[in-house]
Amino acid sequence: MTAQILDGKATAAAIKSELTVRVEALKAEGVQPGLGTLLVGDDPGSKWYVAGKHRDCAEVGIASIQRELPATATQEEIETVVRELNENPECTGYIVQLPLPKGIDTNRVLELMDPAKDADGLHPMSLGRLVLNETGPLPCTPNGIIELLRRHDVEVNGAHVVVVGRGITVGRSIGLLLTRRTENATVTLCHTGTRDLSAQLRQADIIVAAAGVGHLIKPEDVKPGAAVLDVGVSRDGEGKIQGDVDPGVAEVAGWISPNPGGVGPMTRALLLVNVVEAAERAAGIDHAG
Ligand SMILES: Nc1nc(=O)c2c([nH]1)NC[C@@H]1CN(c3ccc(C(=O)N[C@@H](CCC(=O)O)C(=O)O)cc3)C=[N+]21
Repeated sequence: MTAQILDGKATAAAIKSELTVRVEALKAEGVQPGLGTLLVGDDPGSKWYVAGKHRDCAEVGIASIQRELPATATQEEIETVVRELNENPECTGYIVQLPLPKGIDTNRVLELMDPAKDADGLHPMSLGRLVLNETGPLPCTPNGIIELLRRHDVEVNGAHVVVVGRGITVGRSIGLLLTRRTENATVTLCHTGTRDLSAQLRQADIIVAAAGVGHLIKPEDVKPGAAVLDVGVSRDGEGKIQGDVDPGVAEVAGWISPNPGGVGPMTRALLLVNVVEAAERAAGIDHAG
Protein backbone atom coordinates (compact mmCIF):
# COMPACT_ATOMS: atom_id res chain seq x y z
CA MET A 1 0.00 0.00 0.00
CA THR A 2 1.17 3.53 -0.71
CA ALA A 3 -0.27 6.44 1.22
CA GLN A 4 -2.48 9.03 -0.42
CA ILE A 5 -1.00 12.51 -0.52
CA LEU A 6 -2.25 15.36 1.68
CA ASP A 7 -1.50 17.94 -0.98
CA GLY A 8 -0.71 21.16 0.86
CA LYS A 9 0.36 23.01 -2.24
CA ALA A 10 -2.91 22.42 -4.10
CA THR A 11 -5.03 23.00 -0.98
CA ALA A 12 -3.25 26.27 -0.23
CA ALA A 13 -3.91 27.37 -3.81
CA ALA A 14 -7.63 26.63 -3.37
CA ILE A 15 -7.73 28.63 -0.12
CA LYS A 16 -5.95 31.53 -1.80
CA SER A 17 -8.47 31.63 -4.62
CA GLU A 18 -11.32 31.70 -2.06
CA LEU A 19 -9.57 34.53 -0.23
CA THR A 20 -9.31 36.55 -3.43
CA VAL A 21 -13.12 36.72 -3.46
CA ARG A 22 -13.25 37.82 0.20
CA VAL A 23 -10.60 40.48 -0.39
CA GLU A 24 -12.63 41.84 -3.32
CA ALA A 25 -15.69 42.03 -1.05
CA LEU A 26 -13.66 43.96 1.53
CA LYS A 27 -12.39 46.33 -1.13
CA ALA A 28 -15.97 46.91 -2.25
CA GLU A 29 -16.63 48.08 1.33
CA GLY A 30 -13.64 50.40 1.14
CA VAL A 31 -11.35 48.16 3.21
CA GLN A 32 -7.89 47.26 1.93
CA PRO A 33 -6.31 44.47 4.03
CA GLY A 34 -2.55 44.83 4.49
CA LEU A 35 0.00 42.38 5.96
CA GLY A 36 2.94 43.86 7.79
CA THR A 37 6.16 41.95 8.44
CA LEU A 38 9.02 42.87 10.72
CA LEU A 39 12.26 41.10 9.88
CA VAL A 40 15.25 41.66 12.14
CA GLY A 41 18.67 40.56 10.87
CA ASP A 42 19.76 39.00 7.60
CA ASP A 43 19.24 35.26 8.04
CA PRO A 44 18.75 34.05 4.43
CA GLY A 45 16.07 31.52 5.45
CA SER A 46 14.00 34.16 7.28
CA LYS A 47 14.38 36.59 4.35
CA TRP A 48 13.15 33.90 2.00
CA TYR A 49 10.09 33.09 4.15
CA VAL A 50 9.15 36.75 4.49
CA ALA A 51 9.52 37.31 0.75
CA GLY A 52 7.24 34.30 0.18
CA LYS A 53 4.57 35.80 2.46
CA HIS A 54 4.55 39.03 0.45
CA ARG A 55 4.34 37.06 -2.81
CA ASP A 56 1.28 35.27 -1.39
CA CYS A 57 -0.26 38.64 -0.44
CA ALA A 58 0.17 39.99 -3.97
CA GLU A 59 -1.60 36.89 -5.32
CA VAL A 60 -4.78 37.49 -3.30
CA GLY A 61 -4.84 41.30 -3.31
CA ILE A 62 -3.51 41.97 0.20
CA ALA A 63 -1.17 44.97 0.48
CA SER A 64 2.36 44.51 1.85
CA ILE A 65 4.03 46.59 4.53
CA GLN A 66 7.66 45.52 4.98
CA ARG A 67 9.83 46.64 7.86
CA GLU A 68 13.47 45.54 8.28
CA LEU A 69 16.02 46.17 11.01
CA PRO A 70 19.68 45.12 11.17
CA ALA A 71 20.77 42.21 13.39
CA THR A 72 22.27 44.79 15.75
CA ALA A 73 18.84 46.40 16.47
CA THR A 74 18.09 47.05 20.14
CA GLN A 75 14.98 46.01 22.05
CA GLU A 76 13.85 49.65 21.97
CA GLU A 77 14.30 49.95 18.17
CA ILE A 78 12.29 46.78 17.60
CA GLU A 79 9.52 47.96 19.95
CA THR A 80 9.36 51.30 18.11
CA VAL A 81 8.56 49.50 14.85
CA VAL A 82 5.95 47.34 16.64
CA ARG A 83 4.25 50.48 17.96
CA GLU A 84 4.33 51.99 14.47
CA LEU A 85 2.67 48.89 12.98
CA ASN A 86 0.06 48.91 15.78
CA GLU A 87 -0.89 52.44 14.80
CA ASN A 88 -0.48 52.18 11.01
CA PRO A 89 -4.02 51.98 9.55
CA GLU A 90 -2.71 50.40 6.32
CA CYS A 91 -1.47 47.43 8.35
CA THR A 92 -4.52 45.33 9.29
CA GLY A 93 -2.43 42.40 10.50
CA TYR A 94 1.26 41.65 10.94
CA ILE A 95 3.92 39.22 12.05
CA VAL A 96 7.27 39.63 13.74
CA GLN A 97 9.42 37.03 11.99
CA LEU A 98 10.94 34.63 14.53
CA PRO A 99 13.48 33.96 15.85
CA LEU A 100 14.62 37.43 16.94
CA PRO A 101 18.38 37.96 17.50
CA LYS A 102 19.98 36.72 20.74
CA GLY A 103 19.56 39.11 23.64
CA ILE A 104 16.12 40.33 22.54
CA ASP A 105 13.20 39.62 24.89
CA THR A 106 10.87 38.01 22.34
CA ASN A 107 7.86 37.70 24.64
CA ARG A 108 8.04 41.39 25.52
CA VAL A 109 7.98 42.24 21.80
CA LEU A 110 5.06 39.91 21.09
CA GLU A 111 3.03 41.18 24.06
CA LEU A 112 3.39 44.72 22.75
CA MET A 113 1.60 43.80 19.51
CA ASP A 114 -2.02 44.89 19.13
CA PRO A 115 -3.88 41.56 19.54
CA ALA A 116 -6.41 42.73 16.94
CA LYS A 117 -3.54 42.69 14.40
CA ASP A 118 -2.04 39.32 15.39
CA ALA A 119 -1.64 37.44 12.09
CA ASP A 120 0.25 34.47 13.61
CA GLY A 121 -2.41 33.66 16.20
CA LEU A 122 0.37 33.34 18.79
CA HIS A 123 -0.22 36.52 20.82
CA PRO A 124 -0.93 35.64 24.49
CA MET A 125 -4.40 37.19 24.05
CA SER A 126 -5.10 34.98 21.00
CA LEU A 127 -3.90 31.82 22.76
CA GLY A 128 -5.98 32.78 25.81
CA ARG A 129 -9.06 33.29 23.64
CA LEU A 130 -8.50 29.88 22.10
CA VAL A 131 -8.41 28.28 25.57
CA LEU A 132 -11.62 30.16 26.45
CA ASN A 133 -13.42 29.18 23.20
CA GLU A 134 -13.69 32.78 22.05
CA THR A 135 -13.25 33.79 18.40
CA GLY A 136 -9.93 35.25 17.35
CA PRO A 137 -6.92 34.54 15.15
CA LEU A 138 -5.80 30.89 15.30
CA PRO A 139 -2.21 29.59 15.15
CA CYS A 140 -1.44 29.15 11.44
CA THR A 141 0.31 25.78 11.37
CA PRO A 142 -2.20 23.88 13.57
CA ASN A 143 -5.09 25.50 11.74
CA GLY A 144 -3.43 24.60 8.41
CA ILE A 145 -3.05 20.98 9.46
CA ILE A 146 -6.73 20.72 10.42
CA GLU A 147 -7.81 22.40 7.17
CA LEU A 148 -5.58 20.00 5.20
CA LEU A 149 -7.23 16.99 6.86
CA ARG A 150 -10.73 18.45 6.43
CA ARG A 151 -10.27 19.09 2.71
CA HIS A 152 -9.07 15.53 2.14
CA ASP A 153 -12.00 14.07 4.13
CA VAL A 154 -9.75 12.51 6.77
CA GLU A 155 -11.98 11.82 9.79
CA VAL A 156 -10.90 13.88 12.80
CA ASN A 157 -14.11 13.47 14.83
CA GLY A 158 -13.41 10.80 17.46
CA ALA A 159 -9.91 10.14 16.11
CA HIS A 160 -6.92 9.64 18.38
CA VAL A 161 -4.26 12.19 17.40
CA VAL A 162 -0.73 11.72 18.71
CA VAL A 163 1.33 14.91 18.56
CA VAL A 164 5.12 14.76 18.87
CA GLY A 165 6.76 18.01 20.01
CA ARG A 166 5.85 20.65 22.58
CA GLY A 167 6.86 23.84 20.75
CA ILE A 168 4.52 26.82 21.06
CA THR A 169 3.73 27.17 17.35
CA VAL A 170 2.54 23.58 16.84
CA GLY A 171 2.74 21.01 19.64
CA ARG A 172 1.34 23.02 22.55
CA SER A 173 -1.37 24.76 20.60
CA ILE A 174 -2.72 22.12 18.19
CA GLY A 175 -4.42 20.17 20.98
CA LEU A 176 -6.50 23.24 21.82
CA LEU A 177 -7.91 23.26 18.28
CA LEU A 178 -8.33 19.51 17.91
CA THR A 179 -10.24 19.09 21.17
CA ARG A 180 -12.84 21.78 20.40
CA ARG A 181 -16.33 20.30 20.03
CA THR A 182 -16.20 21.05 16.30
CA GLU A 183 -13.09 18.87 15.79
CA ASN A 184 -13.83 16.45 18.63
CA ALA A 185 -10.52 14.56 18.54
CA THR A 186 -8.68 12.90 21.43
CA VAL A 187 -5.12 14.19 21.71
CA THR A 188 -1.96 12.76 23.24
CA LEU A 189 0.97 15.17 23.46
CA CYS A 190 4.37 13.44 23.33
CA HIS A 191 7.84 14.98 23.65
CA THR A 192 11.45 14.05 24.40
CA GLY A 193 10.42 12.96 27.91
CA THR A 194 7.89 10.42 26.64
CA ARG A 195 8.93 6.99 27.93
CA ASP A 196 7.80 4.79 25.04
CA LEU A 197 7.10 6.98 22.03
CA SER A 198 6.65 4.05 19.64
CA ALA A 199 3.91 2.57 21.84
CA GLN A 200 2.06 5.91 21.79
CA LEU A 201 2.49 6.36 18.02
CA ARG A 202 1.14 2.90 17.25
CA GLN A 203 -2.18 3.91 18.87
CA ALA A 204 -2.60 6.92 16.59
CA ASP A 205 -5.19 7.38 13.87
CA ILE A 206 -3.40 10.64 13.06
CA ILE A 207 0.24 11.53 13.82
CA VAL A 208 1.45 15.14 13.90
CA ALA A 209 5.26 15.03 13.80
CA ALA A 210 6.57 18.40 14.97
CA ALA A 211 9.69 17.49 16.92
CA GLY A 212 12.32 18.79 14.52
CA VAL A 213 14.16 15.46 14.66
CA GLY A 214 14.95 14.09 11.21
CA HIS A 215 13.19 10.83 10.26
CA LEU A 216 12.04 10.29 13.86
CA ILE A 217 8.82 8.51 12.80
CA LYS A 218 9.62 5.04 11.42
CA PRO A 219 7.32 2.71 9.45
CA GLU A 220 7.03 0.30 12.41
CA ASP A 221 5.66 3.15 14.60
CA VAL A 222 2.66 3.72 12.34
CA LYS A 223 -0.69 1.93 12.46
CA PRO A 224 -1.57 0.82 8.90
CA GLY A 225 -3.88 3.38 7.30
CA ALA A 226 -3.05 6.22 9.73
CA ALA A 227 -2.68 9.82 8.54
CA VAL A 228 0.82 11.24 9.09
CA LEU A 229 1.59 14.95 9.02
CA ASP A 230 5.23 15.93 8.68
CA VAL A 231 5.80 19.36 10.23
CA GLY A 232 9.49 18.98 11.10
CA VAL A 233 12.37 20.87 9.60
CA SER A 234 15.93 19.86 10.46
CA ARG A 235 19.19 19.29 8.63
CA ASP A 236 21.03 16.02 8.11
CA GLY A 237 24.84 15.56 8.33
CA GLU A 238 25.29 17.11 4.87
CA GLY A 239 23.10 20.13 5.67
CA LYS A 240 20.18 18.85 3.60
CA ILE A 241 16.70 19.75 4.93
CA GLN A 242 14.74 16.75 6.15
CA GLY A 243 11.36 16.15 7.73
CA ASP A 244 10.45 14.25 10.90
CA VAL A 245 8.96 11.33 8.94
CA ASP A 246 11.04 8.49 7.50
CA PRO A 247 10.25 8.02 3.77
CA GLY A 248 9.37 4.36 4.44
CA VAL A 249 6.26 5.49 6.34
CA ALA A 250 4.54 6.12 3.00
CA GLU A 251 4.29 2.31 2.59
CA VAL A 252 2.27 1.91 5.81
CA ALA A 253 0.28 5.13 6.25
CA GLY A 254 -3.09 5.76 4.62
CA TRP A 255 -2.34 9.47 4.22
CA ILE A 256 0.90 11.41 4.29
CA SER A 257 1.77 15.07 3.95
CA PRO A 258 4.84 15.58 1.76
CA ASN A 259 7.58 17.82 3.09
CA PRO A 260 8.02 20.20 1.32
CA GLY A 261 4.61 20.68 -0.27
CA GLY A 262 2.48 19.72 2.73
CA VAL A 263 2.13 21.69 5.94
CA GLY A 264 4.43 24.60 4.93
CA PRO A 265 2.19 26.03 2.18
CA MET A 266 -0.84 25.56 4.49
CA THR A 267 0.84 27.64 7.22
CA ARG A 268 1.27 30.46 4.72
CA ALA A 269 -2.32 30.18 3.46
CA LEU A 270 -3.78 30.30 6.98
CA LEU A 271 -1.68 33.38 7.73
CA LEU A 272 -3.53 35.08 4.88
CA VAL A 273 -6.83 33.83 6.32
CA ASN A 274 -5.96 35.53 9.63
CA VAL A 275 -5.19 38.81 7.85
CA VAL A 276 -8.47 38.73 5.91
CA GLU A 277 -10.51 37.75 8.99
CA ALA A 278 -8.91 40.49 11.11
CA ALA A 279 -9.82 43.04 8.41
CA GLU A 280 -13.37 41.61 8.26
CA ARG A 281 -13.74 41.80 12.03
CA ALA A 282 -12.42 45.39 12.06
CA ALA A 283 -14.92 46.27 9.28
CA GLY A 284 -17.78 44.58 11.15
CA ILE A 285 -18.21 41.92 8.46
CA ASP A 286 -19.20 38.54 9.91
CA HIS A 287 -17.58 35.71 7.96
CA ALA A 288 -16.51 33.17 10.55
CA GLY A 289 -17.22 30.43 7.93
N1 LIG B 1 6.36 34.95 13.27
C1 LIG B 1 6.62 33.85 12.57
N2 LIG B 1 5.61 33.16 11.98
C2 LIG B 1 5.85 32.04 11.25
O1 LIG B 1 4.91 31.42 10.72
C3 LIG B 1 7.21 31.59 11.10
C4 LIG B 1 8.23 32.34 11.71
N3 LIG B 1 7.90 33.44 12.46
N4 LIG B 1 9.52 31.96 11.60
C5 LIG B 1 9.92 30.84 10.80
C6 LIG B 1 8.82 29.79 10.65
C7 LIG B 1 8.98 28.87 9.46
N5 LIG B 1 7.78 29.02 8.68
C8 LIG B 1 7.54 28.41 7.44
C9 LIG B 1 6.37 28.60 6.73
C10 LIG B 1 6.18 28.02 5.48
C11 LIG B 1 7.16 27.24 4.91
C12 LIG B 1 6.93 26.67 3.57
O2 LIG B 1 6.01 27.04 2.88
N6 LIG B 1 7.78 25.74 3.09
C13 LIG B 1 7.65 25.15 1.79
C14 LIG B 1 8.94 25.01 1.05
C15 LIG B 1 10.17 25.54 1.70
C16 LIG B 1 11.43 25.22 0.92
O3 LIG B 1 11.38 24.69 -0.18
O4 LIG B 1 12.49 25.57 1.47
C17 LIG B 1 7.03 23.77 1.91
O5 LIG B 1 7.03 23.21 3.00
O6 LIG B 1 6.60 23.25 0.89
C18 LIG B 1 8.31 27.01 5.61
C19 LIG B 1 8.49 27.59 6.85
C20 LIG B 1 7.00 29.98 9.24
N7 LIG B 1 7.54 30.46 10.36
